[in-house]
Amino acid sequence: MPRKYVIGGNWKCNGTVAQVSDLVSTLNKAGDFPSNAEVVIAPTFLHVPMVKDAVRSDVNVSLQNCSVDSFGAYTGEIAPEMIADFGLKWVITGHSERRTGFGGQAGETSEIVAKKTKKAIEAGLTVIACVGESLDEREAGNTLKVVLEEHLAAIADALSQEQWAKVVVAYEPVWAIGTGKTASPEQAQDVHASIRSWLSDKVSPEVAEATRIIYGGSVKGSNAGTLADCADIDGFLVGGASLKPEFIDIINAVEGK
Ligand SMILES: O=C[C@H](O)COP(=O)(O)O
Repeated sequence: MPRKYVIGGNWKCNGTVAQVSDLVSTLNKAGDFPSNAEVVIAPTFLHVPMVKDAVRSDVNVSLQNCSVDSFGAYTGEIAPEMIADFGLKWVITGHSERRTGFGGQAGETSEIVAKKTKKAIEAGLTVIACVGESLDEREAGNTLKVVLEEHLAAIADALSQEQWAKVVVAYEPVWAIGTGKTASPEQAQDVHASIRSWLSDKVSPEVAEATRIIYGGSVKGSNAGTLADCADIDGFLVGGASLKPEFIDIINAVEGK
């Protein structure tokens, strides 16, 4: 069975109430989406309720992160069970901005990302689990070591084979995020093919065949179609361009592929 493309929009820490309303209205007025596209948007925690209430029913609303723990004394956190209870089905884990840390906060280790991924799946969510190397790691020839042996292996160690049905892997080379520098279709396809082959060896050929592997890093309306033509690229996780009407062009770029 062909894999359905996942087109994700990660809004990160962006949007006023007015801007979020505009974005939702742009999506709502966009006409039919390609039948081979599953659209997911991830507003901030604060904007999730308004987006969930207002957005068209064929757009899934995701959170950008979840707690590694369940309900309890964890100030500022959102438990995976709470997300499911609220009626949402998707969450992003392991985004590089969370792995690296920011504002003086420590980043998340691969073990924490794996634990969150597992907890979220156990709560009934589908997870967009992000992996990807930094520029230094790529230049040192360590791309696959980081992506496969560090990021993906930690997740695979935590999950049962069945749980992979609830995972979308997002390959996001850190050097291409928000920089305007997109990995070339060849560079992205190479890593995606390696991820699929690794999944085949370490998890199972069935899981490798079924798992959607999406690309993130300066995806735009102008490059989405070419990236989507690559055999192992099953969609996108879009940052900056998901905050613009251009996101509709990115969704429509998979039409007929
Ligand atoms: O989650 C999305 C990625 O970080 C890509 O962001 P970008 O499209 O702004 O490069």
